[in-house]
Amino acid sequence: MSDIRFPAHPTLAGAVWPEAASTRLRFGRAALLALLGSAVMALSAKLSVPFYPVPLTLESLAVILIGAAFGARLAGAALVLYLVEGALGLPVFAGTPAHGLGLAYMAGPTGGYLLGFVLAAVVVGFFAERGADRSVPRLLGAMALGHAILFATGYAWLARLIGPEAAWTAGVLPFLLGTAVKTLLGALLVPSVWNLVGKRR
Ligand SMILES: O=C(O)CCCC[C@@H]1SC[C@@H]2NC(=O)N[C@@H]21
Repeated sequence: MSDIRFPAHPTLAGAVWPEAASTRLRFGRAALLALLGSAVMALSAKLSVPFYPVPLTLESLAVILIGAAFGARLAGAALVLYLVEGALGLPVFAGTPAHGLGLAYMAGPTGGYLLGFVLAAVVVGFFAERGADRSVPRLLGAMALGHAILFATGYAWLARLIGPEAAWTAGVLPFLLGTAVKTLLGALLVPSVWNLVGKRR
């Protein structure tokens, strides 16, 4: 009989810290990893160049790495937790507290990216769980797709606020080169870590 809890391709998180059999331990592990993921997001938001209305940050790199290392469900949980922390008023987003806090900040220019982070992490995690995290070209594709998703939601939301042309100029164009570099970096890093983990076992 197959066990749906242990996929054919365990994630990096699963290889480094395997799931326990007991429900309580599994829940504790998931909660700690989700907290860790949300802390990495908050840190990556603060490593930023404060352009306005859309800052340059390391958040999208963190999103694709969390997706690839955690898998879909855990990455989704970490990113939802990140948004909940922000919605509750913690200064975890790039422009907080200078440009507001909580739901008011999330309804601002970068709200679409924040939503896209959750979707992108889940999509990258989906492909990682199917083995893409072991292959540079496959992970490159998954991470490029994740980036396309978060830019689509980010652009769509920003365009409603400032118009399609201004949204393209302020929210997409300045980030294209950096996004290509982040995608390449993510796709090279995760399979390399897998190689190290594999050699230690
Ligand atoms: O307010 C936030 O914390 C979210 C900022 C979103 C910044 C977006 S993510 C994609 C693109 N790449 C960047 O470096 N900045 C924008």
